[in-house]
Amino acid sequence: MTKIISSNLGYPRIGEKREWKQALEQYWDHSISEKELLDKTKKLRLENLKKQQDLGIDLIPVGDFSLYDHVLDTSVMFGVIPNRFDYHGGKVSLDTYFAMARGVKHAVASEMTKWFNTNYHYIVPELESIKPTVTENLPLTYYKEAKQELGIDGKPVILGPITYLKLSKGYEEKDFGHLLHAFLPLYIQVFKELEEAGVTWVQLDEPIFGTNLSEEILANTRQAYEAIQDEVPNLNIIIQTYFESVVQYKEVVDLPVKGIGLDFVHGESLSLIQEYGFPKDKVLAAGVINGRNVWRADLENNLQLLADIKQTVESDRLIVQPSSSLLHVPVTKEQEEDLDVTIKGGLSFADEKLVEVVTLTEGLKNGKQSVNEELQKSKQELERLRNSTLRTNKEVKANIENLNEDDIKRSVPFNQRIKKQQEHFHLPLLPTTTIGSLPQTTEVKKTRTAWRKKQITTNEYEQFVRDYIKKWIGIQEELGLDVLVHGEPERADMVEYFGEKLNGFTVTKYGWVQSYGSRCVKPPLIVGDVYFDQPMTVKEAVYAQSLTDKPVKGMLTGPTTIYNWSFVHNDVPRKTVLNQIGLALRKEIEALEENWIKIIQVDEPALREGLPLDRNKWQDYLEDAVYAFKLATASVKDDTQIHTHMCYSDFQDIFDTIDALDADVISIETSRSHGELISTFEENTYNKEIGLGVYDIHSPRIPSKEEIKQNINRALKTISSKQFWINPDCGLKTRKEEETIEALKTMVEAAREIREELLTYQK
Ligand SMILES: CN1c2c(nc(N)[nH]c2=O)NC[C@@H]1CNc1ccc(C(=O)N[C@@H](CCC(=O)N[C@@H](CCC(=O)N[C@@H](CCC(=O)O)C(=O)O)C(=O)O)C(=O)O)cc1
Ligand SMILES: N[C@@H](CCS)C(=O)O
Ligand SMILES: [Zn+2]
Repeated sequence: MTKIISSNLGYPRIGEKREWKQALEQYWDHSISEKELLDKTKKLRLENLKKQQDLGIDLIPVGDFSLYDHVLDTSVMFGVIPNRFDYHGGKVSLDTYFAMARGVKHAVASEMTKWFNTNYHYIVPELESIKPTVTENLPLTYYKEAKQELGIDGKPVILGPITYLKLSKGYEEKDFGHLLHAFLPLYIQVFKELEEAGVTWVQLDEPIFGTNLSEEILANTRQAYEAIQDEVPNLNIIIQTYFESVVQYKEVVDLPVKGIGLDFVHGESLSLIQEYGFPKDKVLAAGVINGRNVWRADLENNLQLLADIKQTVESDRLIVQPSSSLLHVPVTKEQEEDLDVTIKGGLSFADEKLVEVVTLTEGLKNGKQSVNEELQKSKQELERLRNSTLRTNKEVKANIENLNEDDIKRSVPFNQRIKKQQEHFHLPLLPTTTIGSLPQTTEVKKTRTAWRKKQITTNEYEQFVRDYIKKWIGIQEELGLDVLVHGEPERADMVEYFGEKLNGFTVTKYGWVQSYGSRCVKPPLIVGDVYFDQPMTVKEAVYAQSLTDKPVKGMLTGPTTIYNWSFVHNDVPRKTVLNQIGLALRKEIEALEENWIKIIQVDEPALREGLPLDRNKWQDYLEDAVYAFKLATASVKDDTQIHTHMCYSDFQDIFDTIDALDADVISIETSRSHGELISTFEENTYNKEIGLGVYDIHSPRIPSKEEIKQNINRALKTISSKQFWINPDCGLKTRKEEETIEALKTMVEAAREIREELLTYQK
């Protein structure tokens, strides 16, 4: 018998039925007290721990739980609380915690951005004028709770100092070393207390090591980890990386810690250990089960992978685990009663993945024969899925092979077609619009749920959708917006909806994954070749257009976003699937155009978010994304206006890609980054039209007119008013009706005033 152990890196917080989300939203609505919220979430946390214990996981993570976001938890643990939240020391209250995440009347929320290349968003720490201090040793609290309540000797999970600081804002690169120096004693204090409490293993998450770090940061990293080792020499710290292999492998595996966790699913970790070896004094935590996808593992292949790893690392120094936290996959497939059996057979959500981890650990300990039955089962299920008729469509394959350069070119360049568009639309200076979705009220969600449960008929549901559209076209006209939207009431989600409509996709009933705060998404599954079946958005857009003389924007989700926010099978190359989606959307766009929808927005919010961690892989990714977008959009007439939208502000790096999409108008989120994006336009020339979000839609806070005008004026210092559109940062589906109307009213008034000022000035 060897000492191989099984481990997990993080478990979904939300609960099988999104109990976590419900509790949080009830607290925010004041329908439950703080105590009730804490009781409900504790119950869920303990159930999750118990489940992992029952499944046979040896090293169970604690402290991976959060009431909103684990990066925010780290900020709160270290007293990194911006001055505007009026924090004066001591334990941070729950209300301050949520204020940082969601904003309050007197203070805007902290910025939120994507967590590496996932659809999870974290709250960006603001390091300006803070004095870091340990306000509460959160991992210790969670460790003690697991021990007392369940007798679990958990593995505290902590966000590592290099990743934490690199994800923060409010300092200059040259000050990284000083900052690290300021945070080190805090980390050491947390570690010492954990050691005193009897903690055996600590998981120190450093996914930043999958990105390209400078020599200076690596040198700082080395010093920091040496200091940690000096102070807590007996604590078994595992530096945990994921989502990519480690870019500066030799430097990272050489850091003075007990173990290194590597992702053997994404990137090239196996080649790296084979080429450069792995230190003899360290434990290798091998992430072999995909923590980012929902497909069953081929356990025989995985055992072979572990056997290959064993050529370099002895069994008694191996930990078997998922490639990343299971935060990014749904809880369990057990509840999916309506799924096709072949598809269900091929699935593995968080709980099933933990069973796979345990099986592999058994197989590695006791030999392949000991788990033969499970190995055969996984092979059969995957083969059944691969051979199923759902998988392949020969016509789609041929269409993709016959693509040529003309398919991705608009007939004339932007400067010619924009004139035709202006003649067609006659829009005012600084046109106002929204990003697409309007409030998804409880009534909307309940009605859709009732329709799905067959409690109301399709006719009744469609009438409800039409009533919603009619009401909101009226509101938008009254508000004086220039380009209207139908509001997307028929869509629970901008990706899932297309998954419901396109061939090659299927959707789940309970496959929820956290996206930000209490907001969850249900990514659709791409099970086979993707193709257009029937118009997906035409009915609603045409109805909306029939109600107004103002232009109504058709609203689609782009290929890269659909791809990145779905669970995709790996049998077909990424590029091929992107182009399949691109071709399907092209048909939809042609159908919209035939029905006189002349402005069509193709959202690509996930394009920037999905960038590979390793910069060396960016170019291929971006080229494929641009190709598929153009495939979807290039066939339209010159006077049809293509819009795109992206909700992020980190734009500098991919400026050329944005330009290459050749969209006539782009809208981008700006307000949470407080105008940083605008500086990008000082350094680059962008001649197409652009709308920089003028207020934050993630917060219930209603912006003032002055604030919006300030945002617009700041942008107009750099971008010509002739190119500029006025819109919120992103869709409004998460906002309440009154908030939305009030905020849009303010936005339109702000736009009008600035328009008048500009026109007066020009006279
Ligand atoms: C724009 N963003 C998106 C991202 N990813 C996506 N896939 N989609 C996006 O729009 N990533 C980046 C950004 C920010 N992310 C999000 C993510 C999620 C939301 C959001 O609002 N999610 C909703 C879930 C919406 C949904 O699918 N609802 C269903 C289910 C309705 C339901 O819960 N019914 C209840 C009864 C009704 C009730 O009482 O409320 C029931 O069944 O019990 C639907 O509408 O049909 C969320 O609430 O989390 C926004 C931005
Ligand atoms: N049209 C979508 C884009 C979100 S990124 C919406 O408005 O919700
Ligand atoms: Zn958006």
